[in-house]
Amino acid sequence: MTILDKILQQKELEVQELKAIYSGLEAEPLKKRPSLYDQFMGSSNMNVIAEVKRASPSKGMINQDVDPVAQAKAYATAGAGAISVLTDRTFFKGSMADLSAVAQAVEVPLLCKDFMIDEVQIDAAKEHGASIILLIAAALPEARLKELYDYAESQELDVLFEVHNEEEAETALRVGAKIVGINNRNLKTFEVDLAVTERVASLLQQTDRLLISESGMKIAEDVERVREAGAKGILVGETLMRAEDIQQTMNNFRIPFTKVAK
Ligand SMILES: O=P(O)(O)OC[C@@H](O)[C@@H](O)c1c[nH]c2ccccc12
Repeated sequence: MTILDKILQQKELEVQELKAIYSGLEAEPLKKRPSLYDQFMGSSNMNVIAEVKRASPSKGMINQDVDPVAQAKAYATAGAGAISVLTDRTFFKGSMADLSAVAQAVEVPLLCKDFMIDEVQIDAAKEHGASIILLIAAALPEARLKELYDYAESQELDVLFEVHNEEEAETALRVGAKIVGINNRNLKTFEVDLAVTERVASLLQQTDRLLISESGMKIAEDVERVREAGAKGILVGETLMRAEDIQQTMNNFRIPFTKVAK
């Protein structure tokens, strides 16, 4: 059984618990946030989705005792275009409480980073202040992905649709995803390779699609590589969680799209 299978099995249990709490409840967004899509498409520098990530199955503990609010505020001050909060408890040591706390502290678009398999998780994400949810192509059959995508849109949430290979990119196209995240990390083997963005992005080039390159970004050269492949944004967790100087790291990543005249 792959780690993704294990995570999805755990999610089935969580969904049962959530259903007991949320069924029939109309979620109200805590506050209106700017559109990730509009903001990233209109920007002249690389956009960063900065992630609050305490731990991961591939890296173990990253920064377990982080104060998510202080971390998120530091991200926002440093110029993050959006913030991602990992809410999975079992494998990433996050929580919905982390998400709510961050939601109250920052105004930028906010991603609930979790493994969505049911509408009730989308309700819970909205209830805790998220403006964006993640859908992982590898996690569900296409018909179910489409249902959850449409449900999120009906709730006025943005969707980051995550793909890892050409086949999943085709799924993203058929689902009609406007914001596509290309994950450089294989969720089954944990292998990270920026060439994934280069390969998969070539299938998704279309002027109105927003491409985000996810995972494994460490230095400015990494960001240059995915920029050349067409990414308008990057999703960064570990490097920012371990950064001694968040502002400095952010500045290194926020490279311009247009060449500066000499
Ligand atoms: O810590 P990194 O290598 O910068 O990666 C961040 C982010 O891309 C990663 O956390 C991630 C991408 N897709 C996911 C799906 C579920 C959980 C986590 C993820």
